[in-house]
Amino acid sequence: MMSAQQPPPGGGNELGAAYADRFAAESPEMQAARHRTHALSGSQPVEPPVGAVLAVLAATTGARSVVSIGSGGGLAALWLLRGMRPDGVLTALDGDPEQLRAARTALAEARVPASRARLIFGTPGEVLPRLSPGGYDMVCCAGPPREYAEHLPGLLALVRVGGTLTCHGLLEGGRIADRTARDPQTVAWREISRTIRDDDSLLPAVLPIGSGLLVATKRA
Ligand SMILES: C[S@@+](CC[C@H](N)C(=O)[O-])C[C@H]1O[C@@H](n2cnc3c(N)ncnc32)[C@H](O)[C@@H]1O
Repeated sequence: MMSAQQPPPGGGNELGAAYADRFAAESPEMQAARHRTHALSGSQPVEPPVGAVLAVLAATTGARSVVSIGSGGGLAALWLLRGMRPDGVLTALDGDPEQLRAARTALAEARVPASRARLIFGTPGEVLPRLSPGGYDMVCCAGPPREYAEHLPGLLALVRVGGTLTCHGLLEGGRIADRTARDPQTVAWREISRTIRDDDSLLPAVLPIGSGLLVATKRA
């Protein structure tokens, strides 16, 4: 049974959620990327409605430069590229060489020109110093929150004024809203969410789609 703190996907409106999915159709290349990401690590790539929102955000910010942290097999990258400007460049990083290889395959299958994507092997701690502060329209975080919670200030610093940070997965299992849940992942999600919510330079929202998408735009 669902607890009061754990609304089902679609706000309890399964028909509505199914209808919304019609606006988030994955291409065959996206479906293949989803399969590869999952097969390699069992980790959850962005759900279709989350991917569609990432594409819309990339389009509304007129994104030319985007960073995907924890790129996995490239599914989020494909959604982002769908919304970015045609001359935009996506920087994707992952600490697992196999995932990065899978992302390369996904981009090749989707016929994304090599000039539009830069794939970097490494953790946020290793790669952040190589990225330009204020140089990105969007920074999209996925993967275990403990891996990037301590780098949140550095990740936020990458985003230009008017740009957007996203974090995917915070509502998974509904534990973030369960006061008795104290596992390290949930604690890390709470820390990330609180930091973003309390930062006056950001305009945040949590979208209860998929496993949850935290969106924060840097105010002018
Ligand atoms: C859920 S998958 C990402 C899926 C991808 N964002 C998508 O939606 O297509 C999480 C990824 O984070 C990566 N990851 C986990 N810890 C990391 C770290 N410390 N540094 C870089 N990548 C990491 C994993 O290798 C995995 O590929």
